[in-house]
Amino acid sequence: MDGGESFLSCAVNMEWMTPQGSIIRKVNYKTASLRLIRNEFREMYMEISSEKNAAIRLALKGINVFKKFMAEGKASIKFQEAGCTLFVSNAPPTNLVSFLRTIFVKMTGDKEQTSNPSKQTMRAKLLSGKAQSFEEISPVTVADIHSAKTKIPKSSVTTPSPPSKKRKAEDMTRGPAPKKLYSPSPLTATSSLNTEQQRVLEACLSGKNIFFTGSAGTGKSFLLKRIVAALPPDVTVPTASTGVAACHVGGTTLHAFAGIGDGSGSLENLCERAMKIPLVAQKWRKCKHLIIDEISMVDGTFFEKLEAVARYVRRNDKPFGGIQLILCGDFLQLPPVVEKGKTGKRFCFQSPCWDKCIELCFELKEVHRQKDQEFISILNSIRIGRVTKEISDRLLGTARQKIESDGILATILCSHTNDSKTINDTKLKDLDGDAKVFSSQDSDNSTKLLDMQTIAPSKLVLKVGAQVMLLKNINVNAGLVNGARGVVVKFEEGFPVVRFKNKKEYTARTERWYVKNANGSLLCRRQIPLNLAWAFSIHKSQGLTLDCVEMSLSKIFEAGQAYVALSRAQSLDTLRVLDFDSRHVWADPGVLEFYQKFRRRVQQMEIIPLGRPLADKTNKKGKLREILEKQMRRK
Ligand SMILES: Nc1ncnc2c1ncn2[C@@H]1O[C@H](COP(=O)(O)OP(=O)(O)OP(=O)(O)O)[C@@H](O)[C@H]1O
Ligand SMILES: [Mg+2]
Repeated sequence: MDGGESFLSCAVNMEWMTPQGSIIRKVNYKTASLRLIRNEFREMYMEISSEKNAAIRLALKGINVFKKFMAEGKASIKFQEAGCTLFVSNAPPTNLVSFLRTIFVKMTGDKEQTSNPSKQTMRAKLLSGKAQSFEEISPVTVADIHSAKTKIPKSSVTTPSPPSKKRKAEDMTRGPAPKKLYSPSPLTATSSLNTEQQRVLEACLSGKNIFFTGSAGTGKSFLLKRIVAALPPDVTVPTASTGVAACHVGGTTLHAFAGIGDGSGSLENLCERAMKIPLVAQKWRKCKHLIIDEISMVDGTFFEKLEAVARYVRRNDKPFGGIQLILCGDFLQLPPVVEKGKTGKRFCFQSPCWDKCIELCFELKEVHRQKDQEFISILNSIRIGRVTKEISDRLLGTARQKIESDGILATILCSHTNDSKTINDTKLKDLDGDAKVFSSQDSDNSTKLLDMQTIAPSKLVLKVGAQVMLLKNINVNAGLVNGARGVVVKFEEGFPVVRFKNKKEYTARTERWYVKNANGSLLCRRQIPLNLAWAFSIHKSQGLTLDCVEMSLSKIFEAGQAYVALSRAQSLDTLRVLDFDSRHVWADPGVLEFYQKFRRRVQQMEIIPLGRPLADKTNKKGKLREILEKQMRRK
């Protein structure tokens, strides 16, 4: 378990006020360090320091913490005694949660001790002879947390929640709901990363440019969300090549961020265009960490142009203008969609700037999506285009198996988007009963953008009997997760009631999706978290985990497309392959070659033991790693 941090790096604004409410002093540090310390009487203080200014110390007594926007790296702390309010921003959300948790846990412990006067007097006596001094507070122990959780009323360090109606209105403009300090969210549930994922996270925090890959379901996107939460939000841009994938990691599409349209035209024009639009140039200059999921679908020429635009706009000759790149994806899944007649580099790694940009590479090996070893090895074979007779037979053997249960039909994965649309429209029309229309409520004039960037449709038509898919994690423990399959059984108070595969019933009420627009402000879509699920295109399914799928692979037209379709399933028992021919399965030869070289590079890196800070030049192993990385870069 994460022990809690006593140090935080962030931006701060501080305001001192008179009891009447007039401001008497203001302090503003763009980069500040907050430290939790104790004096000789074991009283807790927060020390706020910046590079050029003397440290300010405030007693942590009678404080109020407002943590509603922790997920965005923001919080405020009111120090009642000092009459000062500290506004924290741009803090890595995971660190902020951990820091606030430490305050909460330690203050709780202190309150208990104060209520035991004999202990306090003893300590005071023992310590009274010492000179005035401050020391770091000790790390939070599991026992500390347990005691804080069980003994102290929740209200002691909390944000008062506004009444629900007011909250709804605020959410449309202000952002996601508050995160609880102990809720299992990407912010707090850091412990579930496995060793290989943890190693990538460490590397990302060292500031190096990273590419990590791995077969479908190895937790690349899962890890990416943790990486995003561990970086300062104001300067971190999470993106993905497609809208669905971007939604999956809580970001925008790479195209929407880049602000250079589809990247067509000369580089000079694109650079000028990016410079001319102030909001675009500003975004590029502000960004310090650019994160891209599903990198396999980013066109190599576009990537190359982006790299040059970044250098130009930021007036910095380092690769990508000095922005830290964190890229992830699997090149053996879907390639970029290249318009007919268009030539150019296909994959990002085929661009000469790839090697200049990427400093460290990792491959995740443990598959989390599937548990069954037989299915995992079939998928691994298919991934590299190798199909044996046994594999064909095993997959064809699923053609007649019954995977429907309780009226929930399998989702048909189609190679062409139009096919999936036709199937959904026809099946809905065929159902008896009244159709109910759910129209989304969107932030002003943003419907088009939200259509591209969120998974939720602007118009959803449902009937009793409609096959649907859940578009949000509603309750992970109850299996109500993104991609879960169900059927509409009735409408109650105007909302659809859905029965899921695990027999759980859930009334789908309005949920919210947020995306950032060009100037960084949040846009919101409110809609029922469902979509029709008789059919889905394979391209739209990339990145998703689906629980009951059927596919016909005869119209496959891309390398990796069959692999993407098959690897969405969680097991052979929840999969039906209607037709299968080894000719439908192939891997791009250029990608296979790339992975051969890639493995050699990764193997060299693995000589160095796990768990060492990569950029730590003060220890010998850190130095060794630096030297090895330099050698690899030269190669
Ligand atoms: N460390 C982990 N512990 C538990 N579950 C995990 C872990 N990592 C990933 N998962 C789960 O495994 C499933 C697949 O993860 P994810 O979608 O991130 O894989 P991916 O590598 O991005 O796959 P794809 O290549 O298909 O996009 C998800 O349900 C995710 O929650
Ligand atoms: Mg993914």
